[in-house]
Amino acid sequence: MLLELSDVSCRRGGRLLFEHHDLALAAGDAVHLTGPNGVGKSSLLRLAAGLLAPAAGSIRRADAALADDRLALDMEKPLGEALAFWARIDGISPDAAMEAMGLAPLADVPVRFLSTGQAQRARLARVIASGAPLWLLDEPLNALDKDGRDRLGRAIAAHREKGGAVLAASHVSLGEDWREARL
Ligand SMILES: Nc1ncnc2c1ncn2[C@@H]1O[C@H](COP(=O)(O)OP(=O)(O)OP(=O)(O)O)[C@@H](O)[C@H]1O
Repeated sequence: MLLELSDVSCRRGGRLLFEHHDLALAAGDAVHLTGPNGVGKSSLLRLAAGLLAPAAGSIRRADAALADDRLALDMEKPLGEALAFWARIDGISPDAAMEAMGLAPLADVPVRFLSTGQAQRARLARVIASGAPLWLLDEPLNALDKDGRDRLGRAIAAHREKGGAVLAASHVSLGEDWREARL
């Protein structure tokens, strides 16, 4: 298993968001997490990433990479350097991930100049470049054009093919071949 949530409860700001939640992802799995605004989908992704502790229950995970609304890239640096900073920590090159998301021509552009869709591609490239077997994606299709959606689709298919798994929260369909988990 790359991710296993057993009987998990989540509390934020003193409020119980959900309880007794089970979820398991094995190699090659892709799970589409759905549910109304505020139910706790982003919080569940943070629990899965290890950034938040469950109020109850247990979580086991493989190495995970999270793409959420925080860009986590140095705004002043050119995109190529900003991604390389993380790639060095993860011990790999960001080049293939930049290529995969169509960002290679933007390598010299400062992160703060990126458009909304380009920044979304950069978030996803950071996850792709991480080498982590478990990808956690919060609204991955936000602001992506058709080319960006196709590129992400191919990156996810290749990741699953190699034995990776993806958990994505989204209000829109992510395509066929995703298992739905409702929160
Ligand atoms: N840092 C925080 N401190 C306290 N409460 C928080 C914090 N972050 C989120 N919450 C609350 O937790 C609840 C769930 O938020 P979360 O972002 O997980 O929901 P969501 O299902 O992803 O929603 P959406 O569909 O709108 O993206 C919300 O009521 C939110 O206000």
